[in-house]
Amino acid sequence: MASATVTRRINAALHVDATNGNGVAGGDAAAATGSHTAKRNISDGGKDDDVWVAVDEADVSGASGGDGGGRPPLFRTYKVKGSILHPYRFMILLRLIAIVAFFGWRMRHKNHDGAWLWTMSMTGDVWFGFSWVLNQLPKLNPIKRVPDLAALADWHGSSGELPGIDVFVTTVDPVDEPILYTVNSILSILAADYPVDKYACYLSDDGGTLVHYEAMVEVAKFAELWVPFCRKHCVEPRAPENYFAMKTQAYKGGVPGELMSDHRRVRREYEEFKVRIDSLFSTIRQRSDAYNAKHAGENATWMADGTHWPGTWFEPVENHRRGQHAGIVQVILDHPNCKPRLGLPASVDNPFDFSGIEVRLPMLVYISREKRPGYNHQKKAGAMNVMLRVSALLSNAPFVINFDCDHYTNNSQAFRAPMCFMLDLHHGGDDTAFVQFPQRFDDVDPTDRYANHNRVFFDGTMLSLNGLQGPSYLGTGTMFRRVALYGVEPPRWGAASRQIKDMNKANKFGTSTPFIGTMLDGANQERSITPPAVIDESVSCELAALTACAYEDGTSWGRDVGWVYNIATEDVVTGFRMHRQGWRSVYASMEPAAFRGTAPINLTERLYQILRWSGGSLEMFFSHSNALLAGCRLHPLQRVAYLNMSTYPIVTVFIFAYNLFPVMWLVSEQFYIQRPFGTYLLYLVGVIAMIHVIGMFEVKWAGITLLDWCRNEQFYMIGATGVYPTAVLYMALKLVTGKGIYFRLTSKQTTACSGDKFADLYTVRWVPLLIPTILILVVNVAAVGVAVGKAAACGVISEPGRLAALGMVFNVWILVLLYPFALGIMGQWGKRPAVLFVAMVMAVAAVALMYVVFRAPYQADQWLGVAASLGKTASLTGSSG
Ligand SMILES: O=c1ccn([C@@H]2O[C@H](COP(=O)(O)OP(=O)(O)O[C@H]3O[C@H](CO)[C@@H](O)[C@H](O)[C@H]3O)[C@@H](O)[C@H]2O)c(=O)[nH]1
Ligand SMILES: [Mn+2]
Repeated sequence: MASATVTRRINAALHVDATNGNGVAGGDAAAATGSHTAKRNISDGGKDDDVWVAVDEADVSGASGGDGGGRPPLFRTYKVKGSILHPYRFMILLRLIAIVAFFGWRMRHKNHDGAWLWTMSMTGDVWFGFSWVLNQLPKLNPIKRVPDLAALADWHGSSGELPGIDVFVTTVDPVDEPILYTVNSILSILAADYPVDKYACYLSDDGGTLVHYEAMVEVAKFAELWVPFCRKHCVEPRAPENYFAMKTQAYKGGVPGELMSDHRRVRREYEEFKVRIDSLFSTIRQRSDAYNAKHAGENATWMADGTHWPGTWFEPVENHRRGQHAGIVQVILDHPNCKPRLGLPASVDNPFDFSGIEVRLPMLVYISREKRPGYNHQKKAGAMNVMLRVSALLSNAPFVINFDCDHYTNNSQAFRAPMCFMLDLHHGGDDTAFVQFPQRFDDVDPTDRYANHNRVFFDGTMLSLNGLQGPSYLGTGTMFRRVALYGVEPPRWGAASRQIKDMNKANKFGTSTPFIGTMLDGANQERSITPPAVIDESVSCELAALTACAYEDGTSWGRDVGWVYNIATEDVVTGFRMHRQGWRSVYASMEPAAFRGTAPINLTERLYQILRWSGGSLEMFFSHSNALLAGCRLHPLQRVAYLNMSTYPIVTVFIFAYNLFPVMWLVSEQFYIQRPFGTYLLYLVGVIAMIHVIGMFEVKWAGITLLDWCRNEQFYMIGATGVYPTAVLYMALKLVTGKGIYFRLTSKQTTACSGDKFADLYTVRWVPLLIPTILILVVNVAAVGVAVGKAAACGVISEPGRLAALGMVFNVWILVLLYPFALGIMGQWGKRPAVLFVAMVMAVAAVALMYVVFRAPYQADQWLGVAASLGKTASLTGSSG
């Protein structure tokens, strides 16, 4: 969910201190002073050393409830250095004063002509101010937490057992979501550095296609080679596609001499594996054709063992088509027993020397839930809930984590790291429900385009624009407690059992006694995974019941239990429910990034994605998950963060209006938004400048470059002009008509038959969603044209000329912000920015010429200044989002 200013992820941010259950964000300026700064600099990424200081360890252990066990803390907490933090906060205060003074001044100088305009702009400005406060408050005290993996290893080595984890991956369509992604995701999970008998991997296939199932069978085979190879040579990252795409790197394994030959062989095997994966479609089709020929009249899809595939068939028929097929649970790799099994030395038929290398693999399960017409399957949320139940029966780990099919673990320690927080808090705060890692998305685009935004916006650094703060949403890359998902309130563990018993009475969890029987166990962090010895008839029956559509009828699934339904951003709302119940979260970061994923680089695709997110956010505001309605267990700042993230699209309606404003002075007589205009401009420039100064501070600790930040601004403007106002419109319609938003799957497919990785960047799909932004583009180009015409007609040094030039600055600014969008809609031509430049200049010149020729009859000089007010939008948005 990464998340976003632009995306909800940027908005949603607050670091709740997991150590003592108190929010650390905000207010405690005193704590940031010298006494708390430590002597030691952070170890991860030396570049941050001049920004971050460790919070004194004494304070950390003091805070953890004084368990005094002498165990060193398993993570470190860092604060922004006082010399950056204090001026930052001072600037925020200053801006607060400035906007209050600004509003006061505006109230005292009401416009009497054009009162409607004045009122409208005043409303907009008040909302700008308010949403800025919502956005700024949770960022007052940025901190970051870094897991201490060495300390964890010490603890683990000496006394402790790592707790179990169930890893969930979701996929739907082998075409829209290329299997190669899914396969890599699963391989990276299977190869993670975590005790194999302590975690299990589940794939949910909502398409129910045999292709996915057989891909998993192939994965299980290839993993026998890939996983020991990763362990032997300590390779990173452990998703083969990404590993082989990398340039050489420092060797960390124990046998450097064998890397070359092993690498070459594994690579060859991987290429062959990929060919097999790619040809699954045709293999299965040929096999099915052969079987069907033998069975007259059948048109089935056949499994390798000569039986019908229970899921969807190539030729859809009753009970074997999309949205209508049986549930399937197949254990592809059994849970390993707890004795280590070491590999064999190289031999004639095995060129790999895996002697001394652990070769067991973790459990791997394929799930496709039952689908029936007439049921709302609730998309990903529905799939997650089925996985939650099935995994309860098969492995029932106390912790769970979720990935989309296009995400992978980028750091093999990624599953260990969250334990630094979960375990450390065991004495002081069992109420930590989830640990979230920032997620990085693959750098997909080397060019200067919105595509790079994917990187800026989606990844950890996206969060870090104000990031380094906790999530107020939960999604990919978040590890959480199973019981928290069951809607159990934070511990006092004794009470948990009572809660579960009580809750059962109302048929909250459904009728499966075996499932309900696992619930208490699922809370026990010391328990090891004990899968059923054999999946006999009774277990399979139970599994079938748990994957059935009807299971949730009349239960609390989707409301108080499991992932929340009926909302486009199920992850955000589910996290909200936990926070509301009093669970705490930790936002942590590690180097290299724990997880990576992909994001659409196609403009249209991308805009639809952020439409879904922003629509989901608004839906949240108008649902029972409104932050204002939550009880007092929700942390106050967390509440502010949720409010911010469920209202952020609203401000863009005003942005949109401001951006369209130049239309007025193309057609109309004199208007001022505010008089005296000079003072107004002065205030504006001040307020805008301040928000950028504040932004600069955030850039400093977020670890992003100025360029990233500029792109952030640009992409925000693209969203703010078209997508977010559309989301607001949808929401308004929904409130009136009661009909929700239909959201499509984000396509991960590339049109790249050409082999051009960036082909998608240059394809435009013409959709209505593009219209508002195009309109603004046109209006502002025209505005610049008129301004130039005016300056030419009246002379630059004249009063109207000066005002024209001033107004133009704001128009040009908007154009600069929309530049990536303009390139995007040019399609193939977008490869040549020069074309765009020439077209712009020509358009401006044409309008200017027209202006000079048909000189407007009205007094243009005062009018022009109005355009100047436009710019405020741009400023207020970008950084405040
Ligand atoms: O009926 C469905 C629809 C989707 N999915 C899966 O859900 C995931 C996310 O769907 P996608 O269309 O890729 O949405 P994105 O916008 O890319 O996903 C982001 O936003 C979603 C909504 O907030 C979150 O659920 C995701 O975790 C987050 O990565 C994918 O793995 C899909 O396979 C299903 O399993 N079943
Ligand atoms: Mn996705």
